[in-house]
Formats: sequence, C-alpha cells, structure tokens
Amino acid sequence: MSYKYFEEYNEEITENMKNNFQEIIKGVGENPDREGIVKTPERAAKAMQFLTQGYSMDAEEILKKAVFEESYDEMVVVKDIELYSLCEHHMLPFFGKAHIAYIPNGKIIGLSKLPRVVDVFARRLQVQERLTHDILECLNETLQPQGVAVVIEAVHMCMMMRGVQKQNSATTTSGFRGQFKEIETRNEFLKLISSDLR
Ligand SMILES: Nc1nc2c(ncn2[C@@H]2O[C@H](COP(=O)(O)OP(=O)(O)OP(=O)(O)O)[C@@H](O)[C@H]2O)c(=O)[nH]1
Ligand SMILES: [Zn+2]
Repeated sequence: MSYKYFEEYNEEITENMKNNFQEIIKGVGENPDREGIVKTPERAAKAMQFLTQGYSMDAEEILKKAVFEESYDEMVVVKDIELYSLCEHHMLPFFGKAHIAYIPNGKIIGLSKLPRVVDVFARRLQVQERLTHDILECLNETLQPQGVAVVIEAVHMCMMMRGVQKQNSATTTSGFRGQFKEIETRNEFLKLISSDLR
C-alpha cells in the first residue's frame, strides 16, 4: 500500500509522543537507554502517527477527485480490501477485510478510491461498527448511489492477546443503504463476496 496522502511526521507531536513512549518503556521495566531500545520511542511515535494518519485525511476530497459520469447501473463490488485499524478501547490492532458494493446512479467512482476510503477511516482509533458506518455514510453522501453496502470481517488483538484470549472468533459488521435493503439485492452482494474469484 502506498500512502500518497501521508507526507510527513509532525515534529512537535513526534517529540511529545517520544517522551510518553519513553515513560511506557520505563513502566514495563525496560531500560530506555539500552542500545536496541534507545531509538524506540521515536520509532513508536512515528508508527503511531502512521497508524492514525486517517485523522488528517478527508475522504470526500479523495472521492471527489475520481467521480465520473457513467450510465452503468448494475452492482459494482470490490471485495477483500485488507484493513488495519486500532481499537479505541485498548489501542491494540484489529484487522481483516472490507467488502464494498454500490449501484451507481449516473456516477461511478475510480475503483482505487474505495480502498482509500477504507484506510481514511481505518487509520484512526475505531470500533468496527463505527468504521463500517463511516465508510457506508461517506459513500452514500458523496456518490448518492441507488444503493451501497459495506461488510467488514475482522479479528481483534484485544480479544486474542489479552482479555478473553479467544483466538478463533471473528467479528462481522455490515451496513446497507438504498436498494441493498431489499433482500434479493443484498443476497446477490453476499453471494458475490463469498465467491473465490479473484
Ligand atoms: N463493539 C465493539 N467492542 C469492541 C471493539 N473493540 C474492542 N471492543 C470491546 O470493548 C470492550 C471494552 O470493555 P471494558 O470492560 O471497558 O474493557 P476490558 O476490561 O479491557 O474488557 P475485556 O476485553 O473484556 O477484558 C471489550 O468488550 C472489547 O472486546 C469493537 O470494534 N466493537
Ligand atoms: Zn480493544
């Protein structure tokens, strides 16, 4: 994945976060001056900014750059869009796949913009439900399609590495607007995302 829209780390934020990560390193009982760790606060500060870069992105701006007038009015499905996010409760990763479909209403969107919109909202502190909803509403408002659907399947490290420590449970969330409220359209979408075709 390339991040054309993430240009530079903010020096002041990096410095502040660096100091905080130094405290965390001390807190876990490590020596912050140990050779392998001495640069870790800065690396972690930069990693955290990368992982939350969605706050400085505007999804509608990204989408608007690639909206084309077109009379195609069948379902468009982009499935298996990998996503990485941080849960807002523990700041631990959750990750998985998003599947998106829409039925155009005179306008289509450049295909790459759908994964970009997923990243804009995933690269924040999130819960899976809100992530699903954010993507859905953004596409609905920007494209005003005949219908839009989003399904996200993800696993949460906060449920795997700690807490209940369940390694095999995955969470599915979904949202449907417009024609996808109709069972036949919804089923067609669900069938398409469960096929093995790539
Ligand atoms: N609905 C939802 N819950 C989430 C998500 N990510 C993490 N959580 C949950 O957020 C909840 C926070 O609950 P708390 O009881 O405040 O925190 P906790 O004591 O760390 O909870 P445990 O994880 O059960 O140990 C937990 O149930 C997590 O599983 C998410 O994306 N959606
Ligand atoms: Zn969590």
